[in-house]
Amino acid sequence: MNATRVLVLNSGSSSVKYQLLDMRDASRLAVGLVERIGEQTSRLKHTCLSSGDTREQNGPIADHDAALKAVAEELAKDGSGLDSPELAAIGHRVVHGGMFFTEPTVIDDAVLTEIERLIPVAPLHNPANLTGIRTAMALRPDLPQVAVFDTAFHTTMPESAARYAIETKLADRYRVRRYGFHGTSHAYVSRETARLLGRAPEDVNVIVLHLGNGASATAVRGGKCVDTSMGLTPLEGLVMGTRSGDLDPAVIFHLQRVGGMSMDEIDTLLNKRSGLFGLCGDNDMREIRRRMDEGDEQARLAFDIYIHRLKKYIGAYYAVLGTVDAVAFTAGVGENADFVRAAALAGLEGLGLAVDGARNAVRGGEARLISPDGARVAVAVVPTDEEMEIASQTYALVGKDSRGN
Ligand SMILES: Nc1ncnc2c1ncn2[C@@H]1O[C@H](COP(=O)(O)OP(=O)(O)O)[C@@H](O)[C@H]1O
Ligand SMILES: CC(=O)OP(=O)(O)O
Ligand SMILES: [Mg+2]
Repeated sequence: MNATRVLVLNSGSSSVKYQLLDMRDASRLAVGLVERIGEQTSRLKHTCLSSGDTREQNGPIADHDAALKAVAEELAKDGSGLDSPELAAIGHRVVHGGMFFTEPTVIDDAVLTEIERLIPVAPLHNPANLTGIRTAMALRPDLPQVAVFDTAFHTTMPESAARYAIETKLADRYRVRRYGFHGTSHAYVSRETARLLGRAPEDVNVIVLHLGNGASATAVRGGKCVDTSMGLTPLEGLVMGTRSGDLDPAVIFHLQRVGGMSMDEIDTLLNKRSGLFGLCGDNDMREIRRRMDEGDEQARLAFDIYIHRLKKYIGAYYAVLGTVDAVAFTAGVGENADFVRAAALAGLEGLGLAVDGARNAVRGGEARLISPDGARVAVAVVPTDEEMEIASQTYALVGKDSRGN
């Protein structure tokens, strides 16, 4: 196979992250981000790694279709546009794959229909993923387009963890169960954590804490997911940037019956106006830290609620796993916020969990241990790389197809 490059598109609700990689040596040729899509202040930042050039575009980018066309133009300026014969495939992050997709999948009409059918259970994500796929298909109809699903890693969850305690017939009819998300990240980070410990993934139990704007925790036993905090949709579980995470479902009835809110209003409230943002008006952990340092009580309470929930999940997954070899922090908050890591594990020495202050304060892009020497449970910071993982899975699948396996 001569074409060895893979373009990865990670389309979020208001952003597109992308990378162009050469899979002969898994090197990055270009990386970029389009953010605040749909607003007046959209921004595209593109870096060509071979030349070291970085270019920025500021100004409105109306939708994901326009964003992808702008990305294609930037890549073309580097001489590695979407028309390049060296491109072997385009890999797409797709957030919800339901029960159907347990593996990376070459996208055809049937796959598109299924991703579309799942929009009601991933309203912030699947529509953006679909636009990314359709635009890329229009630009390169001859090229294999591969979907890598956030849900795939979680399909190993036992029924005891995946099912809600509601009437079985109804749950089956409407496919109401816990699917889990951020699976590409959880898979990558749990494997990298085993590598950091110098052990095989099959031999270690890891609690992975993916703390970004969306946040989720996963219990991984011997490389396989046995429980995860997100559910039917990416709303359940931890306190997030703008999502509430767990709450008594009766809150919804109450807001509707007593508060007079419509279901759509409650949906928007819980997904977009809750979490850290709902509690204190900011969803960025850096800003919350700044406000706490100034003595802001509201920011402090929001932080305490975030940490309390996180701690509960660490304890819960400790119990689910029985034996824990490592706790790994990842994603924007997990990788950068030492104060979140320290607070989440404070007081858990009885479980063998502790953070070494000096190690925790070190910044850097490498996977590293932050627990003290001789700790019973390793604590690690492991930068996630969803794009690299998607590229590897995409290339493996396309290579397999071209060999006719
Ligand atoms: N230096 C930092 N300190 C604390 N939090 C940070 C820092 N850098 C980024 N973050 C947090 O990371 C979040 C974004 O994480 P990311 O994994 O990129 O999220 P997503 O992929 O969901 O957009 C931001 O909202 C911000 O709160
Ligand atoms: C599923 C999910 O929450 O993704 P993100 O964190 O990218 O919003
Ligand atoms: Mg993310």
